[in-house]
Amino acid sequence: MLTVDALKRLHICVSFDLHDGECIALQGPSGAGKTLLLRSIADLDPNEGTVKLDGTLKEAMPAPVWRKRVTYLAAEPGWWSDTVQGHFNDWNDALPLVERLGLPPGCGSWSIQRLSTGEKQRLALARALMLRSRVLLLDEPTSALDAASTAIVESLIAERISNGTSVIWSTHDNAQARRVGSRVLVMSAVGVLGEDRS
Ligand SMILES: Nc1ncnc2c1ncn2[C@@H]1O[C@H](COP(=O)(O)OP(=O)(O)OP(=O)(O)O)[C@@H](O)[C@H]1O
Repeated sequence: MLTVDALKRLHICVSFDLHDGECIALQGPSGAGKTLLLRSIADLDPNEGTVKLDGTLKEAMPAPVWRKRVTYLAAEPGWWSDTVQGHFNDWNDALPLVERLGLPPGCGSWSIQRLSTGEKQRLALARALMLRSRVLLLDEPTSALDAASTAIVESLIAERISNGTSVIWSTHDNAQARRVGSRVLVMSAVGVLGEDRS
């Protein structure tokens, strides 16, 4: 279980638990602080308060180890190698996932520069999923995708959730929040979380 207790970062101040195999849909107006929250949980930004995974404080682990267990997928992911396959430890291992996400097997040699926004989004998701993290923090992971690709991503994540992965899924799409989330938490403009039970 992921426990977030009195996490403070800039204007946000939140507490909640995320159980194993649970998906929280995170909503709220643009600028409310959803990205700030996800980045703080992933130990990418400093914060006050505590975040624990199965009772172990985030500070008790080296940041790279924590981030492999509690993995943040940015809305605009970063790239550090020239080619697609340069971003994967074992490209052959990743291929079934990449193909399921609708990309051709030959895309490993593609340059990052040629990728469309949606291709980047799907490849970054494949990269994150290859880590087999305990917790996935997904920041608008389908914002650039068509309906068919969105459905594939939702079913892939649902499989991970049924295998015990915990997910926080930030989305502006109300229908998606209700499809994917077992709970919907809404961040207000002042950085406080409330549950939407509608
Ligand atoms: N390092 C920073 N220093 C100061 N303010 C920041 C910093 N990072 C983000 N902010 C501000 O904090 C607010 C929340 O940003 P955040 O990116 O978390 O919003 P969001 O809810 O994810 O919005 P969106 O739905 O548009 O992605 C914004 O007003 C942003 O400008």
